[in-house]
Parts: sequence; structure tokens; C-alpha cells
Amino acid sequence: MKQYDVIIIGTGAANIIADAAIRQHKQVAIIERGRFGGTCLNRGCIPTKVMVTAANLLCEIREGARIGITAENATLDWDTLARRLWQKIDESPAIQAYYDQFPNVDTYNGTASFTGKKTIAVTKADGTAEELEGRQIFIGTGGRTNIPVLPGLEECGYITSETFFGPKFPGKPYKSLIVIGGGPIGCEFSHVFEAAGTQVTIVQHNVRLLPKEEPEISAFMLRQFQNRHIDVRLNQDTISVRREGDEKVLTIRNRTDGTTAEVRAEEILVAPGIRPMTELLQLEHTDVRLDSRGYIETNEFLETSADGIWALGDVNGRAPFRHKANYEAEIIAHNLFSHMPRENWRWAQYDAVPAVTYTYPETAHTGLTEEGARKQGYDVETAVNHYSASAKGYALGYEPGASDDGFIKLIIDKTSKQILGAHIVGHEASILIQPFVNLLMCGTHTVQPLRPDIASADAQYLRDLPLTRTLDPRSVYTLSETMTPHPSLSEVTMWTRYYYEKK
Ligand SMILES: Cc1cc2nc3c(=O)[nH]c(=O)nc-3n(C[C@H](O)[C@H](O)[C@H](O)COP(=O)(O)OP(=O)(O)OC[C@H]3O[C@@H](n4cnc5c(N)ncnc54)[C@H](O)[C@@H]3O)c2cc1C
Ligand SMILES: NC(=O)c1ccc[n+]([C@@H]2O[C@H](COP(=O)([O-])OP(=O)(O)OC[C@H]3O[C@@H](n4cnc5c(N)ncnc54)[C@H](O)[C@@H]3O)[C@@H](O)[C@H]2O)c1
Repeated sequence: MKQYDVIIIGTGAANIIADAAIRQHKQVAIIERGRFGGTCLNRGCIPTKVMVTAANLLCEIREGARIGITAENATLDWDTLARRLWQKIDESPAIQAYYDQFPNVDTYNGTASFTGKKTIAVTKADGTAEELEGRQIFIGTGGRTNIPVLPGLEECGYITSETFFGPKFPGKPYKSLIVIGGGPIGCEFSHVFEAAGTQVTIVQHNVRLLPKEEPEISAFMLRQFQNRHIDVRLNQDTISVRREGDEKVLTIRNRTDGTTAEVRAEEILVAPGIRPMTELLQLEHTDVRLDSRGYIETNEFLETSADGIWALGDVNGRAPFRHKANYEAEIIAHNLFSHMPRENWRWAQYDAVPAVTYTYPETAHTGLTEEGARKQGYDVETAVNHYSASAKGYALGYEPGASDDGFIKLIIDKTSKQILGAHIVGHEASILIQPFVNLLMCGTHTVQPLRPDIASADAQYLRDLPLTRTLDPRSVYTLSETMTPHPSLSEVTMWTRYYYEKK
């Protein structure tokens, strides 16, 4: 059995840990059952943002008349869009080739499953298996679409974000599309396909679109989608699917009054949320504990309940975003692979994790919602300002009272006047949110035990100190220690740190 210092399972954000361990000359095994690069590169953030960026530009052109720009017959060319997004996805093999060049790294293409507390079998596509043993094991296996039990769905066929960026990628936009789920995936795909000329119907279980946003933002986005003739059915149960000729017919039932209806389309996108990729890992052979939803329980140092096993990213069930997964991987890399004394260790805090949905316009938030702040006992005041009330909003052509006039809503503690949360819907919300993320994350923090019963000797020592850390707003490191959802801003913060460290 081959022995390693470090075994990495999954090649999304966990690659950051691999990079740090490689720099420390550890013997590293990297195991991946799919394409190297994980969800973000192959079927998530990056290909969807290639599509969304094109769709955004089309929407801006459509709206340009109000500031004096007209362009007749602007359309979205599917072939160009497809070529450009596959060009990015096709960078995946280069990631594996990059790791293969290091003499202290072995990459494995196969499914990892534990055979003992520190032993892992890697089963390849041809059914053969190899067994490895690791001193430190990092689980970053992500999640996948949680397919609902829906009579007729399997027989009729459907797409998910996984199969769309795979064997089912369409040669041209669908004529019509039903989207099951009104969360970020459902809304981003609806935006793209409406822009591409598809008749889109969203069937959403919740009474709101994007229910993790403030209610006013959900309502605003509903109006934008309806203005674009997207048929949004809220508060619906999905009952069954059947095929009629070239169409798939979905029967839905209103959850309040029980009335049923049918919606029909060429294709169905299933986007009702994700579940963790833990079932293939055979964690019953380890001491790793799962929560009731199957996510791996982790503490603030990303330790699991098993000695020498850490878990990060979507698989630990805390805010499934790439910037959050990166943040956790950076913490692990810093603590374990940068020769830091324990007293300089970092830990994860989840109270300001930003979220952006790349619809048109974008939604973005960080910190508490108004309801969440009240539940925590704050005496809350809110401040709302519309784009039209700002010079830039005027320049963009937003009119007071218009249905597309976006806004920012700040949640403020009346007593201390501190900002508790910021919520934005409108042009470039993904960029406008960033100062608020930095403000909420800066300052002096004391380690806050998450799952106090998960504690290595190191974690217990640091909790007992108790450890404090100051994020100085003027330190270059603060930029890279603060979660940054916008892809370009995120690259700038990484670049800033690497530039500084090289000097
Ligand atoms: C359509 C879509 C759009 C998104 N857009 C955004 C966005 O704009 N911004 C954002 O922040 N987030 C976005 N996300 C979420 C983001 O992609 C994820 O939060 C992030 O990629 C999770 O990273 P991870 O490292 O936890 O896991 P992943 O990147 O999912 O990596 C896990 C890897 O582990 C592998 N694996 C699983 N089980 C095993 C096993 N047993 N053995 C070996 N390998 C295994 C998988 O094949 C996979 O490659 C999007 C997600 C989707 C689906
Ligand atoms: N821009 C981004 O950061 C981005 C983009 C896409 C996805 N993601 C992440 O990926 C994860 C998955 O996204 P998602 O949109 O699938 O998940 P989600 O859980 O956020 O939203 C799913 C929605 O589907 C609805 N739903 C659930 N079951 C349903 C059913 N049977 N019929 C109809 N509606 C149903 C829910 O009410 C919910 O609002 C999310 O957690 C998200 O944060 C992030």
C-alpha cells in the first residue's frame, strides 16, 4: 500500500491545500473521480459566468435606448457562446498535467472510498482499485444536484447543471425550458436562456424567487423576470412529468389552494438544490461524523470528528460558494503547511459569507438579513437607497419609481450604529457589495468554537487561550483573507498577496 503525507480527495478548492503541501515537499496524492478543477471550472461558476456575461450585455443593449444607445436586432450567438465556454472547461486536463510534473505528487483518476481510518481505495473506471494510506486526509468532494422524486421524470429525461455542461449540452438554445427551482442556479439559467430567445417557465417550491435574499429583493427579481416574459410559478409542488410529442409536460399544484396546472416545454432543467458528495466515501469506516442532511461536520479549523481528517467546501454544508471553499482551503493551508506557530493560526467565521446571484441585474448580500438580525435580538433600523438617487444610477438611466430601479438595503444596529448586513439588487451588485464584506470581516475577532465537541489538541489549546486575530483594514493580507465573490476582484486580491510575498 502506497504511503502519503497528504491525501486530497476532490480537485476543486482543495487544490489550494495540495499546492501548499507540495511547496512543503510533502508526498501528496490527489484523487479525482471526474474532471480536474471540480464544479467551478467544469460545470459551475466559470461556464455559467461565460453565458451570463453574454446575456447581461444583451440585456444592457436592449435597455440602452433610455441613455441614447440603440442597436437593432442584437442577438446572442449560441455557437460563439458554446465555443468560449468549452474552451475554458477544456483547460481541465492541464490542471492534472500541472500536478503530474511534481516528483512528490501522484494523481489518481478514480473514486475514493475509505477502507479504514486512514486508508483509501481508489476505484478506477475499469473497476481496478489501488489502496493508499495518508497521514493527513483532506475531503473536498463538493455536492451534486439533489434530484427530486418526481413520477415520470426519469422516463422523460431532464438536464441538470452537471449534464448540461456535459453530454446534454444543446447545439442551439431550447425553444422552451421549464426550470424546476428558483434558487441561484434556476435564476441564472433562466436569465441566460431568456436572453437566448427561449420561452422559460420557472416552477418554484418556495413562495419567493431567490428566497435566501431579502423579501424586497425577491419581489424585485420576480418583477424583472416577469417584465422579460419569464413565466414564474411560485409556491408549487411538482406532481408528475409526461411526454406529449416533442414536449415534456409537468403537472404542478399550488401549495396553498391545491389547484393544479400544466406547464410544457422542450426540456426540463432540474435545479432544486444540492446534496453532499459523501455517499461514495464510505465514511462509516472512519470516525467522520455527518449531520442529519449528510454533510460532514467540521469545526472552525475545518477539522472533522476524525483525527487527521479535514473537510472543506460544499461537502461541509456551510454556504456552498467557491469563495467560501477557497477561504476554508486557505485557512487549512495557512495552519498546516506554512510553518506557522499555533498562536498565528486562522479559523473560519461564517457570519459575513457573501453571496451573489448573477442574474440581470445581480443580487448580492453579506451579513444578517433584517429578520435574522431581529431574531438575534438587535434593535434594527434599515436604510434603503435606490440607484436612481445616485449620480451613477442616473447615468445608467434609472428613473425614480421605475420597476427596474434597483437598491441597497442596509441592516443597522440602532444602538451601536454598526452595520449588520448589506443587501443589493442592481447593476454590478457583485462589486458594490465588496466594501461591506471587508468592513464586516475586519477588526479583532476571538476564536468562536463551532461544534465544540470537535477538537484536536491544537484546537482545544487555541480555544482555551483564547486566540484572537486582528484583520487590519490596511494590511495587504486582509484583502486575501476576506471572502471575495466577484471573480475579477478575487483574482486581484490573490495577485496582490502573491506579488507582495515574492518581493
Ligand atoms: C451551475 C453552478 C454555478 C455556480 N456559480 C457560482 C458562482 O458564480 N459563484 C460561487 O461562488 N459559487 C458558484 N457555484 C458554487 C461553486 O461552484 C461551489 O460552491 C464550489 O465549486 C465548491 O467547491 P468544492 O471544492 O467544495 O467542490 P467541487 O468543486 O465540487 O469539487 C469536488 C470534486 O470532488 C470530486 N469527487 C467527489 N467525490 C469524490 C470521490 N469519492 N473520489 C474522488 N473525487 C471525488 C468531484 O468529481 C469534484 O471534482 C456554482 C455552482 C453551480 C452548480
Ligand atoms: N452565483 C452563485 O454563487 C451560485 C450560482 C449557482 C449556484 N450556487 C450554489 O449552488 C447551490 C445550488 O443551487 P440551487 O439554486 O440549486 O439551490 P438552492 O437550494 O439555493 O435553491 C433551490 C430552490 O429550489 C426550490 N425547490 C426545491 N425543491 C423543489 C422542487 N421539487 N420543485 C420546485 N422547486 C424546488 C427551493 O425552494 C429553492 O429556492 C446553492 O447553494 C448555490 O448557493 C451559487
